[in-house]
Amino acid sequence: AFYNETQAKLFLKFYEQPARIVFNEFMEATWNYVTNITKRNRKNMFQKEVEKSQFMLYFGSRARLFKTDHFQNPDVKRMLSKLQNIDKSALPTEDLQKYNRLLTYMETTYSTAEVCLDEGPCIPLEPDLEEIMATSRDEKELLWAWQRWRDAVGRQIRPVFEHYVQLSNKAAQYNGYKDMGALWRAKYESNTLEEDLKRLFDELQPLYLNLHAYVRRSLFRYYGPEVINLRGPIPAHLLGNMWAQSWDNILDIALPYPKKPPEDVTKIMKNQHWKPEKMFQEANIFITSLGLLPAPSEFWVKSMLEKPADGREVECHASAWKFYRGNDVRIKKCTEVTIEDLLSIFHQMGHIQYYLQFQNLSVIYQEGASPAFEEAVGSVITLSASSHKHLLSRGLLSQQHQDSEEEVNFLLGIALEKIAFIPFSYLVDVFRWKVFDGTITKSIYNQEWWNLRLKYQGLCPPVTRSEEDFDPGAKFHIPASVPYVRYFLSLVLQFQFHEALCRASGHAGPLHRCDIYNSKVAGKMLGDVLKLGSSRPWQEVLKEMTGQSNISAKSFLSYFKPLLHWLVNENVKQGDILGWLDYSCSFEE
Ligand SMILES: C[C@H](NC(=O)O)C(=O)O
Ligand SMILES: [Zn+2]
Repeated sequence: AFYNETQAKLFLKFYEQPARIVFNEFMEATWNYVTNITKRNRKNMFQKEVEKSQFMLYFGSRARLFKTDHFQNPDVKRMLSKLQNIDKSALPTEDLQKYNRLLTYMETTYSTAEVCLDEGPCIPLEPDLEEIMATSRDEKELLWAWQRWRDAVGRQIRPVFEHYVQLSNKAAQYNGYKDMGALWRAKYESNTLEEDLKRLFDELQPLYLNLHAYVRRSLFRYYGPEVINLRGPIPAHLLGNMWAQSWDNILDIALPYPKKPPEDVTKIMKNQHWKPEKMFQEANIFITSLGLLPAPSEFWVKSMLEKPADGREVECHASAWKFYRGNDVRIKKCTEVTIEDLLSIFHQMGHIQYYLQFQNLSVIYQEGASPAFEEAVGSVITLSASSHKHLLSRGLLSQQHQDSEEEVNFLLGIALEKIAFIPFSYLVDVFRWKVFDGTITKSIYNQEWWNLRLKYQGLCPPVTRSEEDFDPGAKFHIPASVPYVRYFLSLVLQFQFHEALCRASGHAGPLHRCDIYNSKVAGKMLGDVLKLGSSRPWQEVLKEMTGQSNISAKSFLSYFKPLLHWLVNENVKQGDILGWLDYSCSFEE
C-alpha cells in the first residue's frame, strides 16, 4: 500500500523529535568514548549505535513505501529520498555489530598506537611523531618515524580492513548501491562527479608539476644526490608531514628568497604566551567580525581543546561535533601552539558555524550542501586569516610591508599547503573506490596504493614495501572510514568561495592579498549559504552565491597565477624536468 502526500508530511513531522533524541544520545555516547577510551564507554557506544540503527531502519524502510512521483511538494520528496539512505544501519543486527566492532578496532588502534624507542619511552602520533616529521631535518630520523608509524598501525589494521570492505559493500547493496564507493559518491547528487573530478585535477596539474619539480630541486640541494633523484619521484618521508599530504613544514628548505625569510608566526605565538583557548577565541573573533554567530557558552564548557593531562586515552584527530540539541556544538582537538594548529582551528570553527546556522532546519537537512561545502567553509575563512594583511592586523606579524620577493615567499608557503594537497586529496578515494568495486583486490592493496602515490603525487616509499604493510591504513580517514574526496573538492571550492566573498567585501587587487575580516557583506553571503544546510542541491546554492552553477578551478588558478610564473621561470632556469621519468626511489635496484 502506498501512502499519499498528506501522510508523508505527517510521517516526516513525526520523525523530527524522536530523531533528535536518538541522534543526541548516540553522539553523546560516541563523544564520551573518543574523549575517554575505556571498555565501558565503548560498550555504551555500541549500545547507542544499535538503537540509532534500529531507528534509522524503521524510518528508512517506511520512507520507501511512498510513491512520490505525483507529490507536489519538492521538499517532501527530497526529505523522503534522503531518509532512505541509511548506510550501515541497513545491515542485519549481527552483521552491524560485527561491523561496528571492526570500525572501532581500526579507529582505536590508530588513535592509541605508539612507537617505542629501543630503550625508553613510547611516543604517540600527536604531538610527538608529527613534530618529528615537521621539524626534523635528519633523513635517518625521519625514516625511523615514518617506518615505525606504519609498522605500528598499518600492519595491525590490514587483516581487519578486508572484512570492513566486505561488510561495507554489503551495507551499500542493502541501500541499493553496487558498492560503498557508489554510496559515497551519491552524496554529491551529480551524475558527472568522476569526470568533473578528472577535469579539475587536469586543470590543476601544471601547478602541481611545477611545484613538485621546484621542491625536488630544493630537497636535492639540501639532502644531496644520494637521497634525491632529479628525474625521479620524491621519497615520501622528506616533505614535513607523516603522509606527505601538505608540505608547508619544509618552507625553510624550499624558500625562494632565503635572504628574506618570513617571520616565524609559531615563535611569535609562543613569545606572546598564546594558549589553545586563545587560539579558539581568535577564530571566534574573526567569525563574529563577519556578523556570523559566536561559539555558544556550551562550546567553551564541553569541548576538548587540548590533549587531557590526566593520562586518559583519547582520539586526537581534530573534529567538530553537533549534538542535535540547539547550541550544543563541540570541537575535539589535541591543540599545540603553532600556526598550523591555529589555521586548523579556523577550519574546525567553520564546521561549528555550519552547525549553528542550520540548527533550525529539519534533522534531515542538518548537513552541508555537499560534504565538500562543509569542508570549504572553514577553509575559506582560513584563506583570509592566513593572509599577510590579516596576521599583521592581529599582531602575529610585525613587518608592515611585503616586497615582491617576500610575496613570492608567502605564496610558496600557501602553495606548499594547498597545491601539494591536490593529488593526495584526489587519490585517497580513487584508491578506496577501486577497493570497494573490486578492481584493487586485497592481495595488492599496498602495491596499488604506491602505484597511485607515484602516478598522482610523484612520491615513492623511502624503504621497500610489501603486502605485509598497509600504508593507506596509516592515514586516519582509512581506519576511521571517513570519505576523503570532499577535501579535494573543498580545495577548489574554497578558492571559488574566497573570490566571491572577496568581491562582495569590496576587495580590489590580487586575490592572495584579500582579507574579508570585518566584512558584514561577505558574512551575510556566507551565512545565507550555511542556513540552507542540505535542503537544496549544492549546484543551486553555489549559483546563488557565486553566479556559477558548477565547481571551477578558475579561482584557484588565479590566486596562484603570480607564483606559477615564478615557478616556471625557476624550473627553466634550473633545467628541471616536470614529472618523474624514473619510477622509484634510488634505494631500489
Ligand atoms: C585534510 C584533513 N582534515 C581533517 O581531517 O580535518 C586531514 O587532516 O587529512
Ligand atoms: Zn573538516
